[in-house]
Amino acid sequence: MHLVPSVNIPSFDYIFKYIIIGDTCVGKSCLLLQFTDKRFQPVHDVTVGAEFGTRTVTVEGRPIKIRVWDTAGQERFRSITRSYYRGAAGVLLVYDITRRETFDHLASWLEDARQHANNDRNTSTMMLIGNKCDHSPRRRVVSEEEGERFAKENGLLFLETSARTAHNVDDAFIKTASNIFKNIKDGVFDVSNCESSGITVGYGIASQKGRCCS
Ligand SMILES: Nc1nc2c(ncn2[C@@H]2O[C@H](COP(=O)(O)OP(=O)(O)OP(=O)(O)O)[C@@H](O)[C@H]2O)c(=O)[nH]1
Repeated sequence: MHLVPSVNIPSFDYIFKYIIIGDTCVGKSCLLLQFTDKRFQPVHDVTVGAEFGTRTVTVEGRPIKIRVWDTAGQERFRSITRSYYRGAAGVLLVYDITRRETFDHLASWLEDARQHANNDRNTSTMMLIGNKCDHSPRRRVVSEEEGERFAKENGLLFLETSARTAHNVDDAFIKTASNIFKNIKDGVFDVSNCESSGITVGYGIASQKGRCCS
């Protein structure tokens, strides 16, 4: 009998670093949990600093691992969470459609992300998410059109989601990944510099191109 040694070859073409930002209690941790575990957490468990999750998705037939940092929304953690922004290829900026103040604070979150997330070429893909769209229309205080307008004015992708029903949750993560993948194909990123681009090249691609970051 021949024993074949197992070789640990990463099963992805790229790893994309994401961060999720936005006010406290908008549902950032729930969106991540729904994306990674297909579960909903009905109780608010305050994030301290940042938490981490991963899932591999397929974009244009290619396996892409998405590595997500879910940051704390509370103001008192703001300086800690800024340290997680660096080199994020995808930024998910979340508000709660039933709380106007979470929408009003978007400009300040966006400024933070633009300042701290990526290199000076501003190559992050940013997705604006209006979460909790499962609530009854009576509870809604931010219309879908307002969300769309803010996204358009600031060059962001946009979706309304529900972490409770999972509506659009996978789409929010995967559409962001598709845009990053398109940017790679268009040569927007310097993927050889993982730290600033937020993109790690997997073994298969790296051996084709003669480079690998880990
Ligand atoms: N109805 C409804 N409730 C939600 C949804 N997403 C989150 N929640 C609830 O909103 C509360 C806050 O959710 P979290 O995901 O913990 O909020 P967070 O943004 O991570 O908060 P911080 O960790 O403090 O930054 C919890 O009670 C969730 O159950 C949703 O899509 N619909």
